[in-house]
Amino acid sequence: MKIGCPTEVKPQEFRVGLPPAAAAEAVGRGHEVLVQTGAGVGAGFTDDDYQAAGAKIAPDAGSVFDEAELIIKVKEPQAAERKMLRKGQLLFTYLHLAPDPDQTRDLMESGVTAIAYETVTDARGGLPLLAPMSEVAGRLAPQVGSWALQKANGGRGVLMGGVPGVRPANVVIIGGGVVGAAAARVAVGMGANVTVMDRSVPRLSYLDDIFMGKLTTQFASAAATAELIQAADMVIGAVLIPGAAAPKLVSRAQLSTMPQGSVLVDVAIDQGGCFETSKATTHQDPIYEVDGVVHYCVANMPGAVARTSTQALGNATMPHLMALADKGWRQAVTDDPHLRAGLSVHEGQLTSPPVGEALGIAAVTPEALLSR
Ligand SMILES: NC(=O)C1=CN([C@@H]2O[C@H](COP(=O)(O)OP(=O)(O)OC[C@H]3O[C@@H](n4cnc5c(N)ncnc54)[C@H](O)[C@@H]3O)[C@@H](O)[C@H]2O)C=CC1
Ligand SMILES: CC(=O)C(=O)O
Ligand SMILES: [Mg+2]
Repeated sequence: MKIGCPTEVKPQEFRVGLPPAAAAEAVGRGHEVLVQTGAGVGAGFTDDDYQAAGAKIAPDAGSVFDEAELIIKVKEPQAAERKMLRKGQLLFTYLHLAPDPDQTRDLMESGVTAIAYETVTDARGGLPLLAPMSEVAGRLAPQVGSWALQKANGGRGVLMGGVPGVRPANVVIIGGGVVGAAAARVAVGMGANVTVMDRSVPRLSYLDDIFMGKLTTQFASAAATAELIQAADMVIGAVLIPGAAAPKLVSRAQLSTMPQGSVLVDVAIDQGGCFETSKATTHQDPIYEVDGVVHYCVANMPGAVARTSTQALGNATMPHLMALADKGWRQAVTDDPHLRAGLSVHEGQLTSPPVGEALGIAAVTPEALLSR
């Protein structure tokens, strides 16, 4: 199969969908790999690295989209990229369709078959193609939040770990999954006073075990959230209902109950955000303020550490990419129910019921599509 990897075009997105190691693996299995010139530069990979892996270099995105049967990317296709997709082509990337009606409509109209990384599952109930980037974003969240807490950035001027005689920052993490646990690990390491909230008691129990008293766990009722944010210096939003729009857990009215200069880091922004006042920002202009509360809502946080993230994402996507390229999408998703869970759009048909529900568009399950 002809696999194409274009340069990412989302602002300040330096990752690349296909690291040279994965390109070499695909070439070794008899596939043709076409990489846009410079696609890997932001992650520290040169055209020569790709050529050494057996890939061909394409002069521009147009030639990659024209020639490739399978497009591998990182971020959801931007408007200009969506115009280059076509019927019969396979797109394998993050999509985050639930909060994005324009992208959903364009993908359906293009006729492309699209598989979303973020809803591919594994046998242990995890999301293996989201997890590596959640690890990265979770570790970054206290780091960027502590930067936002500094006075010059609009924050209340609180140091995460405090100093002897002065209390540390109160950090509340809503959602104790992969992002939440990674954020907790770094926030605890920075010396903050950390509380993790979740609606899953087994998950809270797991976190309680592994952190051995270094943080507090709290069931995420609305009442507990309302109470804890009043004393929080930083709240990290890390909830997920797979495929669906994020639930809104802090309202605009509640901001006035929070300390002036406190910080909200909404990692769940790629699914629409879990704070009412969240709107997506970019690495170029990452923060804004509402009612005295600083918001950080970058939807592609891992792009900031593009080399680490590209390698971690490439490790996770590689087996699925090989299955898609070796067998074609239909056989690959027929054989593997976990990859099938990522199938989101096929030739004008939405195949993700949670996205359909979020956007009010009729959807069928991937199983129903395959049985036709
Ligand atoms: N902004 C960015 O750059 C990135 C964003 N993300 C996003 O971060 C979010 C979290 O991802 P993961 O940690 O991998 O998901 P996960 O599935 O590992 O964890 C989500 C947790 O949220 C909990 N939860 C669900 N509803 C809740 C509620 N109402 N209150 C409290 N807890 C609730 C679940 O029980 C689960 O433990 C996702 O939206 C993901 O797409 C991930 C990577 C990068
Ligand atoms: C998961 C995601 O949205 C990202 O890595 O950018
Ligand atoms: Mg994102």
